[in-house]
Amino acid sequence: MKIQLVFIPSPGIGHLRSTVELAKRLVRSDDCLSITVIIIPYPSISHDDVETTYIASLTTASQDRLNYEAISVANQPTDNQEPTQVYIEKQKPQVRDVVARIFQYSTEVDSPRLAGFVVDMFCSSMIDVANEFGVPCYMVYTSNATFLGITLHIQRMFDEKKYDVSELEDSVNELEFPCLTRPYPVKCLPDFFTSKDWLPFFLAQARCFRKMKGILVNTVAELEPHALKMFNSGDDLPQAYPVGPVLHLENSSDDDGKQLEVLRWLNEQPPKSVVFLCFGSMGGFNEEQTREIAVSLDRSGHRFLWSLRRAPQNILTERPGDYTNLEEVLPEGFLDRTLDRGKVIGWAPQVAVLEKPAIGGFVTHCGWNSMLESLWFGVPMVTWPLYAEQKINAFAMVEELGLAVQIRKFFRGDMLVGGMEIVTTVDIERAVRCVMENDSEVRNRVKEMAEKCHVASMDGGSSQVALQKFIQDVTENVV
Ligand SMILES: O=c1ccn([C@@H]2O[C@H](COP(=O)(O)OP(=O)(O)O[C@H]3O[C@H](CO)[C@@H](O)[C@H](O)[C@H]3O)[C@@H](O)[C@H]2O)c(=O)[nH]1
Repeated sequence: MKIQLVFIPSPGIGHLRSTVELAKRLVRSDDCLSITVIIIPYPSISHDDVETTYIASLTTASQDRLNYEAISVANQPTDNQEPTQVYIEKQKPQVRDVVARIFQYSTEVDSPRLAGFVVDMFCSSMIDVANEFGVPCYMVYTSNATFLGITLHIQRMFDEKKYDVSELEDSVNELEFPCLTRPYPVKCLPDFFTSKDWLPFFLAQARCFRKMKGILVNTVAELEPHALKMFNSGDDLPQAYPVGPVLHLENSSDDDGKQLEVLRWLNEQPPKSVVFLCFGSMGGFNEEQTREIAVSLDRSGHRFLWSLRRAPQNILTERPGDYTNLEEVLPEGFLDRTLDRGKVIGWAPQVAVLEKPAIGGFVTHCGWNSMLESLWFGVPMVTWPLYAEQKINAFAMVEELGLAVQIRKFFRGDMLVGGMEIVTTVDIERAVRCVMENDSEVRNRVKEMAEKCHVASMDGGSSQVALQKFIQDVTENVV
């Protein structure tokens, strides 16, 4: 029998691309399955080219069993910071219209039967629309099992009156989470878990997660075995399917001269000699922080490739852009001194860069896609969490898994909510030197984990088995 799923990704390249990759993987795995991906663009924000180009490429790429439907959204006022969850919830009527069209066909003889929704973590309120159509709702979790476990546990503690933001920093230093093997420092909690304004949205989201029929997590059973145990503990949680790493490995830089030059330059560098610095779709730095990084690269003596972007005036309406005059921002003589061993660029062809043998270490903002990409290519990381859940990702990678080195244990602030404290040259330089060490324990552990991730993705590997289990579950919804 032919079946159909509706995918609802969240806007933002970090969510959209991996969700679309998962949809592609599913239709490749089963000829009876078709998927419609409903794309909800960001409102009013001046889109960076990468995201706009990507969405445009999808809307023209619809084919037989994988369709993309971009809805048009009304502009929102930009002066107040509306949580993504709230913005998405407002799009229910439009999503309902698209699904009604699909549903209408799916009742005809021989057309695929609607078997369920698969919604991003920020789109969990769409479970109501799935219910209206009488089909189950699953979630695609573009982050990791540790963050998912912490979110669910904080919500449980809160509902049992054991989690109080106003008491947190004063009276508690560490929290115990079932998804971790060690206590978690309160200072490493992302800001949305300690902010009275933001917490309610994440609690509501978590309550909704519990109602999902299953959760497709972009992780690997061998990477987060302990965190995943929480979902098999009979604790009344949805089934978790570790189907990762789901990566967008296409290289879109083929026709970009500047990016090709960077890749050619990397081809000429000795193996594991270049440290790569890149900070995700929203990571940008002010001039002071930019100078601290430059001095640390200067002093470290290592070759480097630095994707540097300028922090926007207003992060709510703008993505980071390029510095127009690097000479003005960087320390005097920096570009000349490092001409033979370093490059400062804007948006990087990250995946193509990480794949190059010349890369020996990766200073990352700890977005989950970036971390998985780094592991996939066996590159050890330096963690510098900047926003969203990234402090959790850093803790998991450094403390729990030993796959990265840290610049520091604690960072105050969040780039998207009020900004981050300045990180000094000394801390950055020490971490860069440490990650670039040859034959270090971290490097060897990352190499082993890369192999495990590759095996998990092969036929019979744990992620493929989880994907098949998911397809089986979905199929049973309509028989
Ligand atoms: O110069 C750049 C910068 C980024 N990327 C790519 O863009 C993606 C960025 O994704 P990610 O590393 O996950 O960062 P964010 O864009 O910040 O992703 C959001 O979504 C992730 C998944 O839920 C979360 O882990 C992050 O905290 C959240 O901010 C990756 O595939 C990178 O390869 C580039 O190709 N070039």
